[in-house]
Amino acid sequence: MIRFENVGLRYGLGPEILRDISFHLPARSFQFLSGPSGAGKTSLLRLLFLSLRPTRGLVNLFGQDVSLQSKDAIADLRKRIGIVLQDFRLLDHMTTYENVALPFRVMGRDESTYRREVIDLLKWVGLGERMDALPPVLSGGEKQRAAIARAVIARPQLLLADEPTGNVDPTLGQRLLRLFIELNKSGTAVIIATHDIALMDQYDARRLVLHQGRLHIYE
Ligand SMILES: Nc1ncnc2c1ncn2[C@@H]1O[C@H](COP(=O)(O)OP(=O)(O)OP(=O)(O)O)[C@@H](O)[C@H]1O
Repeated sequence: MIRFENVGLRYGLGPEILRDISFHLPARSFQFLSGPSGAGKTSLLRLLFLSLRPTRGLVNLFGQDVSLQSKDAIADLRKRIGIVLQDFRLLDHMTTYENVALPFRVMGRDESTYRREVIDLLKWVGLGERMDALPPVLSGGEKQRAAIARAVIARPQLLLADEPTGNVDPTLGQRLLRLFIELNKSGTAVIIATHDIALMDQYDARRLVLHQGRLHIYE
């Protein structure tokens, strides 16, 4: 489902921050991505989300060589990916409910077919009382949960999450991990970038570790 071959990445004329990255991840797999601050976790997620192109090497996603795809084809591939970024990217003029329901709206679905599902998920992530609030009045942890709910609501084929428990307490962190595990069991491949060793210790999963530009995989 995801194949990298000898991928290298540098920003501008800077040093190569990812070097000779080669790996293969199957559909429906679950993995943590870790490594010291600045090791390139966010950059690797951006390569996977196709918002960044590698400087060299091959990125193959859903069986497609990404370098050969048109802009429209890239946009279609991205629709199959849910992503939670560290800055959340919520739309400030829409309520929490509307933000989370956005993937369904983009698909052109009628609200009556998803309203219950969105409300149930908002309750599950502890935002049942905040559904009508606009993002600017949410706390950091509430924004993070809204971003997670939006990323998972339409059950994408691939979920990418950058420090998804960075702003919540350990109990809520466990609850969010359960959400990712359930999503994975229903067929989504999951990659969670995190520094949180306690979180990784809660679930026996493959670990991808970035160190000095290289990726080490521990099954
Ligand atoms: N847009 C950019 N332009 C130039 N350099 C960048 C850019 N984005 C990231 N970098 C550099 O690339 C390296 C990897 O950054 P990245 O954010 O991918 O690491 P990270 O492992 O996610 O870090 P953290 O755990 O602190 O979030 C860092 O040295 C960073 O300064």
